[in-house]
Amino acid sequence: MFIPTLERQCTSEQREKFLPLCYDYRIIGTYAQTELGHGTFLRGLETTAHYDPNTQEFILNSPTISSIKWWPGALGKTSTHAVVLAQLYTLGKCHGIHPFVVQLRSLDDHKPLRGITVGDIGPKMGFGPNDNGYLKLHKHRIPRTNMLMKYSQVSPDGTYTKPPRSTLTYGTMTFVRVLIVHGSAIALAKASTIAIRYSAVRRQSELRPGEPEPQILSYPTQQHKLFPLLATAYAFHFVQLAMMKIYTDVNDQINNSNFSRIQELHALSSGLKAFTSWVTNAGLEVCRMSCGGHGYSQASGFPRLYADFTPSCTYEGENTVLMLQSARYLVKCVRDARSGKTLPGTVSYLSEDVSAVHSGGSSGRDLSNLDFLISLYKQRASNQVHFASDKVDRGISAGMDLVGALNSASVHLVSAAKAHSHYFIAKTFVESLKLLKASSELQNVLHQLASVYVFEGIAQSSGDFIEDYILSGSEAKTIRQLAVDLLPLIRVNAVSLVDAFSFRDEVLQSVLGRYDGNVYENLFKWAQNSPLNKTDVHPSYHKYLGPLLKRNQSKL
Ligand SMILES: CC/C=C\C/C=C\C/C=C\C/C=C\CC/C=C/C(=O)SCCNC(=O)CCNC(=O)[C@H](O)C(C)(C)COP(=O)(O)OP(=O)(O)OC[C@H]1O[C@@H](n2cnc3c(N)ncnc32)[C@H](O)[C@@H]1OP(=O)(O)O
Ligand SMILES: Cc1cc2nc3c(=O)[nH]c(=O)nc-3n(C[C@H](O)[C@H](O)[C@H](O)COP(=O)(O)OP(=O)(O)OC[C@H]3O[C@@H](n4cnc5c(N)ncnc54)[C@H](O)[C@@H]3O)c2cc1C
Repeated sequence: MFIPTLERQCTSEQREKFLPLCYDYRIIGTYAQTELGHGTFLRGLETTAHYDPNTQEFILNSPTISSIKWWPGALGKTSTHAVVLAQLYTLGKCHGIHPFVVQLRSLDDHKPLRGITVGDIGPKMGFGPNDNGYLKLHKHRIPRTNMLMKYSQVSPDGTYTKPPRSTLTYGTMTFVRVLIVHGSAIALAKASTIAIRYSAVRRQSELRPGEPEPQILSYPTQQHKLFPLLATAYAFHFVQLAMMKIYTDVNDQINNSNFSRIQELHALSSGLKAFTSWVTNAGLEVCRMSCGGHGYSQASGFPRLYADFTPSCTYEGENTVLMLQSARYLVKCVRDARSGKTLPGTVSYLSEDVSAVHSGGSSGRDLSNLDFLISLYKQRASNQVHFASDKVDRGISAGMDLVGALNSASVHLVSAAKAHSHYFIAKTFVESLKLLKASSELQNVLHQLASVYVFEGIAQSSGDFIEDYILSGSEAKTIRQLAVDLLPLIRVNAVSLVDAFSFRDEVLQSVLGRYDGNVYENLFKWAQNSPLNKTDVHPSYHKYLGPLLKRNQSKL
């Protein structure tokens, strides 16, 4: 995050000064924004940067205990520098959060500089090797030219020039949220690979006396756990490609001072980061539990995969907060549509009248047709967004201000943002496959995956579709059955579909997910390396167990 921030927020002179140092690993940096007291509410950050025109320096301080920077990755022991987000003060006026490059440690002996107190925040649920750290600043001075001034400037006499958009400072977070969509796709692909390969190796239970124990991948319940998640990993792969394309296009526009799509990008990246990381987070646990006891072993790779992935739901914007950001924009779009404005691509459906198109219950609708089902996802999203938006409007009519009305409707706003994200993902998956140049056999297999993703997505949220009369109860039941009917067909190619992710064993880090399937021998070999097996009789015996047993045996 240090380098992307410099790349996006530096003037050309600052780029020339800082970026070569980063690329050559002459300095190591982190992104120090979050504080003990604030992670979400950026405008509440307390770290200060006061400009001293006499020396043309900024004086950085952590004025309170809650202002201590807390959590930034590699801040504790590794980083020599940080981008520090602080409240800028110049000529007695506060201008809000701005980014500053701060050297933390000497490049000679790596000792913290004067006015800098840094350290590790202590053990965490995962990311053990990462020294997430704290930073306390005390009257620490940096040159004026260390404020990243691409968008806003402080002149030598302290005059402040404001940015074209205050939220341009938030640009790095948007970029990393887009990366996290990719991270979700990768994590779910890894978990699917481990669980499906192991499920093809593991045999368990005697269905009928005398019959061989079947592969657990043959059980419909095991397939129902794993194949929708496999399909989701493929869906997220195509979605992260689409998301990155949109990000790149909008970022190019921003670099040409065209800020027209910055809000749409913020809303989409926020919703997709939250949606994909929540789904992946839950999916990792389903994959682990589908592997029985061995899934709980560190040897499976699941404990580390989960512990390292789960903070994706928190960092880079806590998921609920990001869904609310997405919903806030959707409400704005409903208003714009009602006032006749044209809406941008990813939200243009909100100006369509989708309500009359599909009323639930009409017979003869082709419930296996993906294009038709995507139109139902669209209707569900549109209904939820309009419902939540109407709740906000009713709140305002009842005398609330906008903030109060948004807060009062926030549970429904989150549901609406989820439905919007889900529609975007399902639509992108189906449309991406249409554009894919692939053999008919491969198209058929991928169509099975897209179908089970779309069917299961409706089955798991059938209440949304039934409550709004988008589907009748019997139609929802039919779609649920269509998903189950696909499972044995996907079974045929399931192992090939995870092999296609091409994770090397060294990357997958899983005895259960080994490419050669040689699980039991390697589990036993792995166990030999357990520290507890260094000696046959563990030293603790002589201290605790031995005396206890001997004392009690003497009573017999
Ligand atoms: C190849 C890759 C493969 C695998 C990679 C794997 C993983 C991914 C890679 C990296 C992950 C690893 C490490 C990450 C380490 C973690 C780092 C961090 O966590 S950094 C800190 C992150 N912190 C946050 O995200 C803070 C969240 N809070 C906020 O963003 C703001 O406080 C919030 C938006 C919530 C509120 O903003 P605020 O200004 O207070 O209020 P308001 O809601 O009124 O917004 C005002 C106005 O601004 C608009 N806006 C807000 N944010 C943005 C934005 N980012 N871009 C554009 N616009 C924004 C908002 O919509 C509103 O506009 P309107 O007034 O409505 O028009
Ligand atoms: C592993 C890890 C790595 C990190 N790396 C970095 C880093 O490199 N740099 C950095 O700066 N930070 C980093 N962070 C910090 C991270 O960005 C914050 O933890 C994150 O932004 C969430 O903020 P918070 O912790 O203050 O949670 P809070 O905002 O306090 O969230 C707590 C709860 O309050 C709710 N809540 C908060 N605001 C609202 C609202 N407006 N409406 C409704 N509900 C709300 C949330 O939904 C959540 O349920 C990291 C965190 C972790 C866990």
